[in-house]
Amino acid sequence: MGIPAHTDYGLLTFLTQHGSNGLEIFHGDKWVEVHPIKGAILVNTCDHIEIITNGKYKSVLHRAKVNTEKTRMSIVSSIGPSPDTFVGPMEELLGDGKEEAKYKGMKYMEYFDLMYDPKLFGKSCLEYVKITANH
Ligand SMILES: O=C(O)CCC(=O)C(=O)O
Ligand SMILES: [Fe+2]
Repeated sequence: MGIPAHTDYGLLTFLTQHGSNGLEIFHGDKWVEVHPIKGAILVNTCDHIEIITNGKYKSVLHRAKVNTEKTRMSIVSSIGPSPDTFVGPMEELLGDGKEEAKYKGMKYMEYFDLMYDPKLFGKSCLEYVKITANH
């Protein structure tokens, strides 16, 4: 068991792991182990950073593995805007309007509702809000 591959909602998550390895991030075209460093806090960029920057910063795909030999403990803390904040690609980051928005904007709390909406049909919420030619 463990935590299957996913990206986190919000702007940034702060993570620290103890006991044994387990966290992996998808980098390039492969899974890379993140070795715990004593006293270090890992900062992950999350879905709403990707949305705000119109894809210039990516939300980190990651997963966590556990094993039967050693206890593993991780502490995760997430930051995001207040629930009523409208989050979409920032005008200032769209090259003065020359660049097309690649993500649908919505209130932060609407994104939360969408994450549990069966209409995602197994898609990640981030994939769902991406504007594609047929969506
Ligand atoms: O346990 C971990 O290292 C990862 C936890 C995680 O990805 C999460 O809570 O979103
Ligand atoms: Fe996560």
